[in-house]
Amino acid sequence: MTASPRTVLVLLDTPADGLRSPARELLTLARSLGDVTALALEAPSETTLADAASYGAGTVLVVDLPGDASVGARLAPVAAEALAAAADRTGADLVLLTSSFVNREIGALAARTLGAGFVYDTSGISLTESGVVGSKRVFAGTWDVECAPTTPRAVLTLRSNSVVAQPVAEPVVPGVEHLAVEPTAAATAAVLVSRTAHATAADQSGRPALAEASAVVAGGRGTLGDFGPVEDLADALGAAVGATRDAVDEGWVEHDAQIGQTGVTIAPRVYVGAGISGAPHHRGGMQASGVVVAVNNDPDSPIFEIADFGVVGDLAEVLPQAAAAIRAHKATQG
Ligand SMILES: Cc1cc2nc3c(=O)[nH]c(=O)nc-3n(C[C@H](O)[C@H](O)[C@H](O)COP(=O)(O)OP(=O)(O)OC[C@H]3O[C@@H](n4cnc5c(N)ncnc54)[C@H](O)[C@@H]3O)c2cc1C
Repeated sequence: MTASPRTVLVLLDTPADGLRSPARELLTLARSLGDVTALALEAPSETTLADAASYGAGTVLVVDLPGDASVGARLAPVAAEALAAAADRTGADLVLLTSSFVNREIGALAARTLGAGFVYDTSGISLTESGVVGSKRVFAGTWDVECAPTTPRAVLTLRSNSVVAQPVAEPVVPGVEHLAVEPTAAATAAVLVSRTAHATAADQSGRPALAEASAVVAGGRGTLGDFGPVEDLADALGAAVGATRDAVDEGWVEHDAQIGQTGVTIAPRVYVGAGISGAPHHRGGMQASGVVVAVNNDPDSPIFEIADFGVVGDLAEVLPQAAAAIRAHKATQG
């Protein structure tokens, strides 16, 4: 007996602006699990519709909310009610979201409404004869677990960089359908009055967002405040820049670069930690990374206990050499 394909509903994060990499990765995984409907909580752009086609969504369901949808859909309870209504409309037994902070809240609220099992922050989702299984790394990266919802329906979130986004060979333009949703009074008990976007350091630098980046170069107290070598290596790799709390507290980098228990949780394919001791509070935010590279001038530094590759040396010497070698290698690749 083989696992039956599912009816899958995928929440698109930024339908008005085109899809970002995490949503493409999610659609890639979703289409391996069954027939995919993509859900847009605001009017999708042409780019989004083209992306949905490229990544295998058969239908795009657009939720029509009263008032300004770009504001209303930002409320997690409203988005959750729309997601649950869309799951009922499409008969979806598998509801998938990317693992952003707000999506974990939306997913949990929708799962409660749907009476569905909820698994967040998975790094893989598979179908078995007995049902859907989400794999995830927990307890600061010290355990890998598999979680299987026991309910007929399941809601899961998928972390960035868990899957390589692959467009379909022959995109088919998805059908667009509409669903009107009237949020309950409970969902709108607190409303968002206005939203003002502030450019982050990543926005200004043109580097990828920390939580989504497939490679991260992070600096700590060992930089002594000079993040130049960290940024240079990040740019050579096309990586995001991260930092420890100590580096943030010193005012060397913005708080949005902080990785760890009280900062951003990341799971890039490659993490490079330079001048970082590997304290538990920091590890808690990066230990799900694929390959961990550490550069530290103390051979007894705890970060080497979790590193796949370690370089004992002064980061001010090691990082520029690494950046130069990567650029030279890229040049040979054309
Ligand atoms: C409640 C609480 C929450 C916290 N949350 C977080 C969090 O979210 N994220 C976080 O990161 N921290 C957090 N912390 C702080 C955490 O406990 C550590 O203090 C912090 O991570 C250490 O930062 P660091 O590695 O940069 O500094 P250090 O521990 O001082 O390590 C610096 C390292 O740099 C090396 N070094 C020095 N010079 C060089 C050089 N020239 N070249 C190479 N290596 C060099 C040293 O050998 C050393 O290993 C939290 C703490 C508390 C109490």
